[in-house]
Amino acid sequence: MIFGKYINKYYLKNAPILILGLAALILVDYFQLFIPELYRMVINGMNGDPVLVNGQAAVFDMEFLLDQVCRPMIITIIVMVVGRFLWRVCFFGSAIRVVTDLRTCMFAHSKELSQEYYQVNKVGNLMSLYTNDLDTVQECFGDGILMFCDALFLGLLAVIKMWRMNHFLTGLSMIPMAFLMAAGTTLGKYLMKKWEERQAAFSELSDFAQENYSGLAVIKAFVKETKELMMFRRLNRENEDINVEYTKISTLLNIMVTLFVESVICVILGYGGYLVYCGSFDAGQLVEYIGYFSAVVWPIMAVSMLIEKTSRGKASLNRITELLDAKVDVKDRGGVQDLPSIHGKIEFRNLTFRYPDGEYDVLKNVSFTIEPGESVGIVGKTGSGKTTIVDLLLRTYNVPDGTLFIDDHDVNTVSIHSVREGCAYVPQDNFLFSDSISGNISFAFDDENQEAIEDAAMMSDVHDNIAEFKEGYRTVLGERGVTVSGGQKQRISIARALMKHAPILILDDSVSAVDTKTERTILDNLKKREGLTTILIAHRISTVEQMDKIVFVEDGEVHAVGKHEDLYRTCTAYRKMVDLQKLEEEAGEE
Ligand SMILES: Nc1ncnc2c1ncn2[C@@H]1O[C@H](COP(=O)(O)OP(=O)(O)OP(=O)(O)O)[C@@H](O)[C@H]1O
Repeated sequence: MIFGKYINKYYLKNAPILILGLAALILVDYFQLFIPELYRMVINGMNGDPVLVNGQAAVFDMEFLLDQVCRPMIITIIVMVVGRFLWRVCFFGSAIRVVTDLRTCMFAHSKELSQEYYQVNKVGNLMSLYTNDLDTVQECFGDGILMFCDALFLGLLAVIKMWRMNHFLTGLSMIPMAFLMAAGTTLGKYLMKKWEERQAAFSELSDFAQENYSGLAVIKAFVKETKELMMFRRLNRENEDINVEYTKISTLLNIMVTLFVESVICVILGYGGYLVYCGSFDAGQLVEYIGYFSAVVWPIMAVSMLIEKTSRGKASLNRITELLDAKVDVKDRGGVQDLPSIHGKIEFRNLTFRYPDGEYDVLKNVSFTIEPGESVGIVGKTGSGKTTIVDLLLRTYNVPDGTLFIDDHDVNTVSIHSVREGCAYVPQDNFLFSDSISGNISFAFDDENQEAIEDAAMMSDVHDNIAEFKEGYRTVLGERGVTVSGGQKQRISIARALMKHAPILILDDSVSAVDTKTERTILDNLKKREGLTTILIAHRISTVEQMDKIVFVEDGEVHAVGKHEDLYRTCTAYRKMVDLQKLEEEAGEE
């Protein structure tokens, strides 16, 4: 059995089905213990010893065999088969339900966690929580309940029956069992520690494999296959070592159980044989006694398996608990309202920002205003803080009070959901899902409107490319959209944002992979979004020079805001950057 704050409630939720399974289990255990009595009757009858039924001597003949042995045996077998089926369905079925609920709960929580969490916790590790760890918890929940209850009821009933037959022999048999329990508890703790290490080693291995698959092109280009293989071998060997160590301890536990069981059988055979010799027991009673002990063997085995499973289950549940306990640090404050229909005014007011794990302020005293419907370019050297500005607008991180306003509402006083709903975003990495092109473009909507999809694709100048694909808009993109070129990927990503038709459009370096002519077409099309705000982060000044306003960022500070011509005239750093880029372009053309 496994307990923990995220799993306890499921015992209650599944209580009716678990009680039904428990009732079936107790019934099976109760009936199972009739069998040794039947052995005693048959052996005593065959030996000519008195055959007792409920304390009364009976004649051992054909009628007795049919009535008192065969009939009860058939009933017992039927009860055992039906009962075992029932408790299996109840226990294992509820374990599957528990893990399904837990998985949904993990996924829902994961989606609430901030970027910060995913920078620290790698995908491979998270995936192993959803596979290995959840499987272990499922096993521990279903098998654990079964083993715990079976060991408890079958063991208790059998020991009571043994005790009734002979107190001293039963007391003697229980001594090795006490040792077993003590040793099992100690080993169990050690097993739990080893299981945690084993899961950590597996996570590291799956992280490494996952990263290698994603970065395969880079590995091949740098001819680093051998280096990566060596690294994989090392991690794989570490994983193997910890698995071997774990298996050694769990095997030791199994051997110990077998040893204790065998030693008890020795005690029963030795002392029981002596009782038969003295005449205090007859042969049938000794067989009945051994029959009860055989029934105790499974609970003893179950105890050892339970120790192992519980140790593993606890370790895996601890890892899952860590995920579920992870703080959701970017969330709505109490009582926030949804933003009413957004007009697209954005104001940064003396905003200073440092990343939660950062050592310095990435944005310093940033102030500028974007009016509804304006198109604004954000330019600056790499690492100057451009992406951070739009990340804050999208509420990817928390912002200080009174520093960021949308339509004159402080973003901390409105729901995050409504802010994001009001924005359409083209991320720098242009991530696409493994879905059809139309599915990707209409991602913001539940159903696909082909006309709107094509309009958006035309606006981002990718329609002609898509039309050339054999499957057109139904072309399914590979993982992370690898079957299309970088420029096509960017434009599909732009189409996805345009189709949302949000009041604020944010493009983070989104036309960097297209040629100048395509860039011009896209920018001209963007101008047709009348009344809607557009923010475009760019490296090339030429991309943004025709925009209503340019925000020039340097080292996290807004250095200048204005039209291109004004900035060129008044801001030396901006002029230098423009001139430098012109020189680079001219050099490139020669
Ligand atoms: N999650 C993070 N945690 C800590 N520091 C970060 C994080 N993301 C970015 N930074 C740092 O913040 C600074 C600004 O980064 P940002 O991505 O905003 O720059 P940028 O101007 O968009 O750069 P680029 O043009 O190369 O995309 C950089 O110094 C970067 O190292």
